[in-house]
Amino acid sequence: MLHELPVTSAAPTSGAPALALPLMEQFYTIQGEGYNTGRAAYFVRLGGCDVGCVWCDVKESWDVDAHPRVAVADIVTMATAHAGRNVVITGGEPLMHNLRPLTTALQTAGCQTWIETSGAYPLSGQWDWICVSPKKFKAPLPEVLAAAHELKIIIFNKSDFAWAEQHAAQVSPTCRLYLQPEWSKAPQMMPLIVDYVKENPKWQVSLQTHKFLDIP
Ligand SMILES: C[S@@+](CC[C@H](N)C(=O)[O-])C[C@H]1O[C@@H](n2cnc3c(N)ncnc32)[C@H](O)[C@@H]1O
Ligand SMILES: Nc1nc2[nH]cc(C(=O)O)c2c(=O)[nH]1
Ligand code: SF4
Ligand SMILES: [Mg+2]
Repeated sequence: MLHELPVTSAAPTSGAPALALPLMEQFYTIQGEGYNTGRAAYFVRLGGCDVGCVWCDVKESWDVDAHPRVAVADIVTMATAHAGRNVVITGGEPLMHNLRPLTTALQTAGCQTWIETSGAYPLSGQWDWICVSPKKFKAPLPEVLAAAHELKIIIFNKSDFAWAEQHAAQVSPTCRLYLQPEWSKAPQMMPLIVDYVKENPKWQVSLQTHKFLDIP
């Protein structure tokens, strides 16, 4: 779903502000998950992830070298070519890249910047909404958990409820709390999630609604 874009060979130095980013795909759709579910949003999916979730639904994103580096200016041009002004930066693990230039340019262009992150890498960039979905495979950084507007825990088995509570204790008091079934385990886990949220109403259910709608 990568549109025709100029590709640049400028590789960012690790940790330095990235003026070109490995872009797997970008698409205008409806945010399917969490607090902003149902809102139009332009998704920018960056390549590169070493977290290694066994159930990751976008493993094609992991190899950073498999995706062309695209200039920030070109990403912003594509992102602003639609009626909506919400832009989700996801991946892969987007915080493996320094996202300050991208988020500054998006906000200057009038966009809201939203991120989907595991929290495993330091926060870079300026964000209007931060969704942290921590993973057992690579622990989230405390400072990213503290900055989260939304904590989204994937429920793969029963032990994940206790693990969810451990992370809820590390976010701010205003952070929204979501339990989302791992897609392949949803039939088994959904009844447990429903019971858990009824007993622990600080949590809400999040579903991957785009998969039911069959949209990107
Ligand atoms: C593909 S990840 C990319 C962003 C970042 N690496 C992360 O994990 O938050 C986007 C979202 O999809 C969730 N996700 C990935 N695979 C999933 C699955 N099989 N079932 C449910 N949620 C999944 C992640 O937990 C995350 O909230
Ligand atoms: N519609 C839609 N909503 C999403 N919310 C988070 C997603 C992601 O992969 O980061 C995602 C996605 O891939 N599609
Ligand atoms: S951190 Fe995100 S992109 Fe990376 S493997 Fe896990 S779910 Fe997939
Ligand atoms: Mg997805």
